[in-house]
Amino acid sequence: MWRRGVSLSSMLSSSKSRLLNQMQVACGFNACQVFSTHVLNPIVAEDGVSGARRKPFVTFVLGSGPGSGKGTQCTRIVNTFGFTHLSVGDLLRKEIYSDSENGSMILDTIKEGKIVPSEVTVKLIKKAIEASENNRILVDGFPRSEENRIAYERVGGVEPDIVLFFDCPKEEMVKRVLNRNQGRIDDNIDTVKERLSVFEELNLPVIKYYSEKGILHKIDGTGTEDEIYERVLPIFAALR
Ligand SMILES: Nc1ncnc2c1ncn2[C@@H]1O[C@H](COP(=O)(O)OP(=O)(O)O)[C@@H](O)[C@H]1O
Ligand SMILES: O=c1ccn([C@@H]2O[C@H](COP(=O)(O)OP(=O)(O)O)[C@@H](O)[C@H]2O)c(=O)[nH]1
Ligand SMILES: [Mg+2]
Repeated sequence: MWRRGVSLSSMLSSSKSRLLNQMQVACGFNACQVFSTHVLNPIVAEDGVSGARRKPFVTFVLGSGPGSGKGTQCTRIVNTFGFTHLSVGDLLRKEIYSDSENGSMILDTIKEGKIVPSEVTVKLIKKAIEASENNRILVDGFPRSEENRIAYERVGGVEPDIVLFFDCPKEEMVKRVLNRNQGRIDDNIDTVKERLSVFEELNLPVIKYYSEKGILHKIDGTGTEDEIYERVLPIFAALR
């Protein structure tokens, strides 16, 4: 269930409210419209002990394509730093097998290497974050397009705190995916080619956006899993 938003007035100190009122009068715009993405329907998680609502520390985990090592490194981050790992691909795959009305559409979309509509994905992510009792969340494999990103911000009212980007050459990613051996319908050469082209067209602008915001951590995704994790560790060390 979607939770109610926090009122603007409770979010702002009285001096900020006064300033906003002055801006409204001077510019003729509605302060609620300007700030609405930050206060409407914020994504919050339940505190398992007190039941209180709070905004978790959210890390988006992206890569230069399928097989860049997102899931593998997420598992390690979970083990060391106690994050909850939300693989958006896994959330979608679960939907396929859960009799959901969107199941066959999701199956077809994944098979073709395309992107599932934001409306479906964002709802699943929001529900999973809200159900989590953890204050640290890894969202793996999302957003895959600017439209995804904007939909999440609009619905959740927040941006991620940081974004990881695993950068790996195409040949290496293709080799890893074709050896992944998890029985996935999209781990074949045709779908992988499509996913790589979808990455360049739709995912790259998202990477650029977060880079310009100064919250992107680009990580060399080549070498052994251990070597890559050594590059990840310092990013989270300050959180311990
Ligand atoms: N550094 C690495 N070197 C070799 N194989 C790797 C490495 N990291 C991950 N793999 C393997 O490559 C495949 C894809 O990794 P995965 O973490 O699922 O990538 P992604 O989630 O980005 O698609 C998996 O079979 C995984 O075990
Ligand atoms: O936000 C998302 C995440 C995944 N997918 C779909 O799910 C597939 C598998 O995603 P996953 O992250 O599991 O693949 P990975 O990159 O880890 O191989 C993608 O190709 C898309 O078709 C999507 O549409 N939106
Ligand atoms: Mg993955």
